[in-house]
Amino acid sequence: MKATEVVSKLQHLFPNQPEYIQAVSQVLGTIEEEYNKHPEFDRVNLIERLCIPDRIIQFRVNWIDDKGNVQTNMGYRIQQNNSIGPYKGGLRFHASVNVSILKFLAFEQVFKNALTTLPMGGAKGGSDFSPRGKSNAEVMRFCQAFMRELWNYIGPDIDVPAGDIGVGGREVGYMFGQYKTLTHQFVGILTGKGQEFGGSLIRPEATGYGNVYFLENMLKTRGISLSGKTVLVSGAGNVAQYTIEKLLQLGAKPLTCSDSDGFIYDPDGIDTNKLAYIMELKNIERGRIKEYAKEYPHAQYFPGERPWGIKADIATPCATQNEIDGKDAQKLIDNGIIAVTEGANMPSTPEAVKIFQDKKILYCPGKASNAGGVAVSGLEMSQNSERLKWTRDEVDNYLHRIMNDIHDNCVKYGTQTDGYINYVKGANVAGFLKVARAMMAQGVGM
Ligand SMILES: NC(=O)C1=CN([C@@H]2O[C@H](COP(=O)(O)OP(=O)(O)OC[C@H]3O[C@@H](n4cnc5c(N)ncnc54)[C@H](O)[C@@H]3O)[C@@H](O)[C@H]2O)C=CC1
Ligand SMILES: O=C(O)CCC(=O)C(=O)O
Repeated sequence: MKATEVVSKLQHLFPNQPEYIQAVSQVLGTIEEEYNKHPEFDRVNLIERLCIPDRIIQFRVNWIDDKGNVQTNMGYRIQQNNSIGPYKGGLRFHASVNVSILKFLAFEQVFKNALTTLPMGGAKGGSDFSPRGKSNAEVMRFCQAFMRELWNYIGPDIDVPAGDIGVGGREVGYMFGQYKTLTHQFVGILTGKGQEFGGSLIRPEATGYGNVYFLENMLKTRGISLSGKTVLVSGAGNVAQYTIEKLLQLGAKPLTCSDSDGFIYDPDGIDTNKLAYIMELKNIERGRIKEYAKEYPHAQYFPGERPWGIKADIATPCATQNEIDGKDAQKLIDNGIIAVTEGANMPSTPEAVKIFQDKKILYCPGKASNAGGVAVSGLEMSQNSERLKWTRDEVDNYLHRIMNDIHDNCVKYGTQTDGYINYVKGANVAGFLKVARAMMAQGVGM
């Protein structure tokens, strides 16, 4: 297999899908050497079967707004690969959603889910509907309309969606209710459900907590403690909030967070009370992060900017894809950053990744460091299957163990001869080998 040839074929087949091509290029570039040690893979064209989704389900979603107008949005589910378990991955509701973005996310999800050690295949879905600025009733009607189209393609042993940007507990609840109405079945069809109806403890916290557990492991490889370290966080949603919470529990000092309008910098640090304010602002009032600077006048608000120019020890992007470009990466390096761990999916551009790796800082891609969310989704599926609910400590300990195992796997497959741990290579090769072996064992579908 020649990675560049496969990528140019995919580019030709799927023009105008830059995020998908970006994700595929990064993975193929790092697994090429390992892949070519196994001629049996090429004999069954494993690489194209891995890169091209099993299927893409695309549908129109009509819903009625508060004024009685019929609105139209697009809905999608990309079922990428189910070699190691039922399709699994989040739903994103955001105006920017398109096939390219969902294909990159579904592709990444396959490797991430393999890394968790749990039996989950990879998928992603969503809509160009954005809950921002919509009433609760509009969000409910949209979620119901979305599920009316999707229900036939999912099932607890087929495909189990969850949240992502714009899809939290509220949206999952409305979709779950609609699935139940349509099918008369109470089954674990979604994860991230409410605690009262089959949700797992720690699922809301899992991506953020896992991100910080992974960071701790990376720092340990250089004998560095997280305590007292200053941290740049972007985003102010689910992943950012629980990343900040765990950073605080472990003695670090988060300085920033952001939304798509700008970022706040609090030189005194975002403490527990300030985090409670952000959670109320974002999860209940659904307000903008600029309000933080009015509430805490020591903090500064930077409209239209990202936090990467602020001096700190560590950065953790937790908002969206390609939010750290080459210039941002250079600013972080110039300011002496020691580690970057990704809470978001593919937040660093290829130029940024190269800069981090050339400077040999600790850098980990999202498919490893943010895998805690889907890992606890997997644990939610287990609890639903056995109709039991585990304690907070049980789930958190399991999550911690999974993040440690992912770190160990990255070290195993990513350590270079000079001792530098290439976490990108480590995560991609470890995830790939598991999926490839399962695909080989199951033969070629005819
Ligand atoms: N929720 C989960 O369990 C997981 C989420 N992720 C990834 O983490 C990232 C954040 O997801 P969540 O926190 O769940 O979503 P969320 O909807 O709770 O929060 C997203 C945050 O990012 C900000 N944001 C969105 N688009 C932006 C843009 N273009 N520029 C700047 N800021 C923007 C939003 O304002 C918001 O603060 C995404 O990349 C998602 O794919 C990854 C693994 C699991
Ligand atoms: O919990 C899940 O199933 C998916 C979480 C997710 O969307 C992700 O890992 O990017």
